[in-house]
Amino acid sequence: MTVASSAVASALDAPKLGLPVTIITGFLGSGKTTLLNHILTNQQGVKTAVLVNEFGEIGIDNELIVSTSEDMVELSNGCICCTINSDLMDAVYRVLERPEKIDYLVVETTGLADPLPVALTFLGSELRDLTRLDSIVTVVDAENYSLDLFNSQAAYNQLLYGDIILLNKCDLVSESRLQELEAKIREIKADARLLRTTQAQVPLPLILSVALFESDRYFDSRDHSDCDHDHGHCTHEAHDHHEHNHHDHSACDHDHGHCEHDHDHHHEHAANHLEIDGFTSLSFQSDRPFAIRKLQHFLDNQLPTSVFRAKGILWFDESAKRHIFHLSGKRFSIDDSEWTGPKRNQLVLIGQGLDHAELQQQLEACLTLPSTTRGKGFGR
Ligand SMILES: Nc1nc2c(ncn2[C@@H]2O[C@H](COP(=O)(O)OP(=O)(O)OP(=O)(O)O)[C@@H](O)[C@H]2O)c(=O)[nH]1
Repeated sequence: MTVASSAVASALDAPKLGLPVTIITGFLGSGKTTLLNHILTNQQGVKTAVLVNEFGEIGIDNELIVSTSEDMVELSNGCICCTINSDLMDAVYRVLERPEKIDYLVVETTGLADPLPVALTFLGSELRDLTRLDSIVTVVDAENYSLDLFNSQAAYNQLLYGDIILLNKCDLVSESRLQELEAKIREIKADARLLRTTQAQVPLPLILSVALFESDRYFDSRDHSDCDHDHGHCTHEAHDHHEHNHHDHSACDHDHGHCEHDHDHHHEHAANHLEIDGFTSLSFQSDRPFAIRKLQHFLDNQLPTSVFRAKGILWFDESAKRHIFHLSGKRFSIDDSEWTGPKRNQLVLIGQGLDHAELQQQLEACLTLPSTTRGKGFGR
């Protein structure tokens, strides 16, 4: 049996205990969307719905995810772990209420989300009877992994709560580095299923319909008969085991018990959470093209190292192609594709302590007026 068909079989054979849900988490740029595309491309025969949450005002991921069609719902701007109770729940209900039967749900969080509140949204509401949290899959960037660098509670929790941890981008690092990382990851999460991947290529039966999430480890479901989104009872066993909470993440500390669709609270909460980790995102859009040389100069000489992640759909005056831009850590790539809609630039920069006004100005200075005479294209 092929990998894809055995995944189909296991999904179809699974006991009917509600819609199976896999949460994909992992730090900025680690390969979550790459994994999602791998799943969507190979899980033939299983009707998979996808919820994607992005940090940044413009959603670039909906442009980057394969065959999204009507099965993808993009959750609005913000951090999923903060806005979750209403937005995520509503999105899941919309999936459940669809006339055609959905077999599987995959939720991709932002690189800055703490996965536990996301998981608890499935367990701590009426969704617990309608869905079955199968596992939390955490994607780790083997080249950029460094908890010190990230200084981020979310990054730590992504490992702590990962049932399956994919050590991705193995092509970019040495065997000794991989062994060192595996040892570090094991210190945080000894019992996770730890798999090495390149381009997030993993046999799907190893990550889907695996029933690895142990809800009673984090959450006492017995007390919840009358609780409306009250996550205040979660046991936090894992937190107790690891005294790593050096940041005061208490604002986000999974006590969503008082949210009750209180939007003011959500905003306060989101601001707190993101301030703690110090990350902000800058969204840049323009109906004018970039001049290649100017953008190259910006990337080589002006882009601060505090910009940890960037992604965008780029329009260069010199090229008729649509260019997909990714930056994670120090590495960037620009790939060609074809325009299907109107040409424009869309770019999101994410980092810690960014000077938004300066970056905005620098990017604007890279723009040019569209010329009618085109060159031969980018990189040629
Ligand atoms: N060399 C290499 N590049 C990879 C690998 N996996 C993903 N990438 C690249 O890394 C970049 C980021 O990948 P994404 O899948 O967009 O990462 P992400 O986790 O979804 O990013 P955010 O949603 O922004 O946090 C892209 O340019 C990918 O092509 C890998 O195994 N090796």
